[in-house]
Amino acid sequence: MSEEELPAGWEKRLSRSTGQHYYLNVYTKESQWDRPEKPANPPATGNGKTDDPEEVHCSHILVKHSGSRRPSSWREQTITRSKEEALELLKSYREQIVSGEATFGSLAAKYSDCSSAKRNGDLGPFKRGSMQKPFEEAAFALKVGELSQTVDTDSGVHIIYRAA
Ligand SMILES: Cn1nc(-c2ccccc2)cc1C(=O)N[C@H](Cc1nc2ccccc2[nH]1)C(=O)O
Repeated sequence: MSEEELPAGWEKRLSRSTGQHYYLNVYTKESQWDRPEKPANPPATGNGKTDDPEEVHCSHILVKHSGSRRPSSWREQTITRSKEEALELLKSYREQIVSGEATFGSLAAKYSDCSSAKRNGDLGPFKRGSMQKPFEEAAFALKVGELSQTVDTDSGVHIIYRAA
């Protein structure tokens, strides 16, 4: 991997106290002295494609709306916001994460309409066939450390972070 190329979401920073370089994941706020390595090429999968992992590990923030399959959540008994309002909220969360103003996990815990909010939005590892198709396609298209654009499912609108 070339000197500059880092996995998505990681930045090289200079420690003011030690004068040493360290690495910061701008989405999760994890920091480490060692350079994060891109995951080795995943082993070939049964479908013959080497770029399609068997499973991914993702977190998400879900904002439900009046058209959601179940317009209710731990946050609100009856969700009446429109899909447009849900998308505006989600885009503001995404901007806060990308700018470093807030972490993905802290916003998921506060605002996600999925019960995974209790785990900072962490869905754990999953294989193809276990999530609604639009979510699956978006999740499996992400690189490790990457944050999706907004994704529509019958549950509402999501942004997805791929942790592994
Ligand atoms: C798929 N899933 N995993 C969890 C979960 C995972 C880990 C810990 C706690 C809950 C919750 C859910 C779930 O379906 N939640 C639904 C909302 C929802 N719909 C989804 C569609 C795709 C992916 C995640 C999604 N979450 C709900 O709470 O109404």
